[in-house]
Amino acid sequence: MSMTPQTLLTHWPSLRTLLDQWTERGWLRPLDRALAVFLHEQAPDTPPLVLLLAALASHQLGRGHVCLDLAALLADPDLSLSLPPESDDGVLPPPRPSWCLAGLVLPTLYQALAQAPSLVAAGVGTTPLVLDGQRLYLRRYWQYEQGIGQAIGERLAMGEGLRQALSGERMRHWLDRLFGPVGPDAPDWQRIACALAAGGAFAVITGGPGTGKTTTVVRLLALLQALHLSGQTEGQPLRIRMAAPTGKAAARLNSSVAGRVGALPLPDDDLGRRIRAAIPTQVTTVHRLLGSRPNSRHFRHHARNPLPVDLVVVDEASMIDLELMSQLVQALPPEARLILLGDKDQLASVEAGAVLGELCDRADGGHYSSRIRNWLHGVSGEALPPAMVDSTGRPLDQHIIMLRQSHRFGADSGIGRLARAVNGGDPAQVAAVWDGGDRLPDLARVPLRGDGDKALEQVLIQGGGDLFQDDGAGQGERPRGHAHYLTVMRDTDPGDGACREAVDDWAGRILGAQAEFQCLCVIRGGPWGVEQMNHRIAQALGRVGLLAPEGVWYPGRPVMVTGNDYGLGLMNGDMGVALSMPDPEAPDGRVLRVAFPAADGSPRVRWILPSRLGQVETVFAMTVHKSQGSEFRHTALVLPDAPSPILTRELIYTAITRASRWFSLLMPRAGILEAGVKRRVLRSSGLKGALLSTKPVENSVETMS
Ligand SMILES: Nc1ncnc2c1ncn2[C@@H]1O[C@H](COP(=O)(O)OP(=O)(O)OP(=O)(O)O)[C@@H](O)[C@H]1O
Repeated sequence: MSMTPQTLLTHWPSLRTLLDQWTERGWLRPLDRALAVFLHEQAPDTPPLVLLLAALASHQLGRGHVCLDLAALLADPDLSLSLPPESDDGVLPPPRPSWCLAGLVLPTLYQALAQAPSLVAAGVGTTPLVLDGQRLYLRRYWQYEQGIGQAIGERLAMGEGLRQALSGERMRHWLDRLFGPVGPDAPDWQRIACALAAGGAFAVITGGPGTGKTTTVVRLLALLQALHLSGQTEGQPLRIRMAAPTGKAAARLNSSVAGRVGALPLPDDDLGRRIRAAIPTQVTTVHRLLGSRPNSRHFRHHARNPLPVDLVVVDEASMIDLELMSQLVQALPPEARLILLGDKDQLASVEAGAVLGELCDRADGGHYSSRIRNWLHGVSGEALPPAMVDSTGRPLDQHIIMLRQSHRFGADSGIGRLARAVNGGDPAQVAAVWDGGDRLPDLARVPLRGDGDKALEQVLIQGGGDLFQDDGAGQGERPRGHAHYLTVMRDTDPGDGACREAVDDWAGRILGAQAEFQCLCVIRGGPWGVEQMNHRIAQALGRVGLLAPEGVWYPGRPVMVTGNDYGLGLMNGDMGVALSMPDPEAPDGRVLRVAFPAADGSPRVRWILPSRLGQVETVFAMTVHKSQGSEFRHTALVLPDAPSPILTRELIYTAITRASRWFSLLMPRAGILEAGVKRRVLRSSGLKGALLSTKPVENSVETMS
């Protein structure tokens, strides 16, 4: 039978052959094809067009989308498959979705879907697929979205009651205590964040690096405990838990929270001590919090066995995907508050769903109602800028607070300026940062002339200090490359007979030195991808005599754990270094062990036998995706030499903001950065629509005190 779009969409064997071809080429996942085959077996009369849509809906999940947007599909059908940038071999490729779906309009798709009532329903039901407006979901994901929407919606509705119950006078007292009186530089967004979050059961505090999210949340917890505990002498404090998506992010928060709790300007009396003691300093992973079970996607805590908490704070919430967020909100008791912290502009999780980004879609503009403005002014003395007050603001808008001033990067910091320009999406602005003639001592831009360009090793091995302008501010401190931690490993080795304490100190120094520098890549494959860069860096370090990269495990090998291992206490994202550890009982005085920093942010070191580490990767270079939740003093981003759909504004922003002091950009080809800055990650989902479809605050029956 000759293949036409018509045969494909009406004749299952033809469609099946095409799905096979797509799968063979890697355009579709075997899982997506298997779903279409399974649905055909369940309902053989189903129009093949529906099975094609089902396979494509499934495929979107692997690409971060929660559903298949049918209108977007018809507008650009080829975007629905993982097609390579250009045809890679001489073999005639199979037809693409644009050919199969040519000439079809939305009503045709709806008609076909209506002919499969056992597979597709418009909402609640048992069908494997759900059609919600123009979005086609696998039911599980529709349920996740509904569950999150409902849990957040219920908490938004609790806001009014909570605000009315709050004593404005007490709130003002504690805000002044924690922040000092309202200053001349109003608005103070951190103070606003605390007041708004205290006046609700749900809040998102978003902001770029160093805008004070951690500082603010510690003060917010103090404020909440103060409001809860003051006036009662016997009462129990609020039960608060803090979590982050990865072990690394949890450890980072752990190490910064404790110090900040100690520094809180609380009264030196019994109440002050009780408040301080009631702020948790232990941060766990979300998986741990929920009680993960080996080999199961189900947690110990869920709707029928909720967490014993009054408030949960989740940091780095941009990394949380739809499924985990759904499991988290299900495990909250109905009255428990939820506070999410994160940077809305960062890359979302690789899994389906960009929950934080969607919730914060309107954060830049504020959209606060005049009632919230008045309430806020009454309880905090803070005046919201008139441009951020909006009579059409929705309940969700009232609970999103964006911190707008970086305290880490000053106005003249190159990293801060570059990150802002990339976020703006205009390559001309990005070029202006580099070419504006200002001294930007924290940035280096390094065009590479081919594979063998010496500048590559100069940056990745030695740190590329000469490529940065020395501002003198670092008092002689210069950016490091990978040679640094290996030099520390070699030069401070405590010797064969060293005691355990000296060995731990040595490992701690190496781990600290290793966190000074990281090479990031955009993709895994190709000459400038993670695999090649790892190889090249190891070879280069071998040539300068700092490494002997032989076999899988060798001293100095930096690794990242890529899956949670509860037995070993290691979490996805944890980084360690293989070391030749002095051991008096070993035949030659040394054993190879992998040193990891302690999970609680303390200086302790955990030593693990390499053979016990199942899922690890070498990380002289890592993808930007894998670097989320981590921070390095010097970060070098190696761009690819061809345009890539993965290189987006969000990815470049995430890479730049991993750097706390120096950022280098290595460019094998001109124009690639500009193309990436213009490309956005677009994710199909219905969460934002569902949450924003509620009535504007000004028209609701809500009354403000
Ligand atoms: N209002 C403020 N005034 C002065 N310094 C501040 C203020 N808020 C925060 N800082 C300082 O700025 C730095 C960054 O703050 P913090 O760690 O709270 O930010 P963050 O947004 O959590 O950062 P990250 O990017 O690590 O998530 C810290 O050194 C902190 O002490």
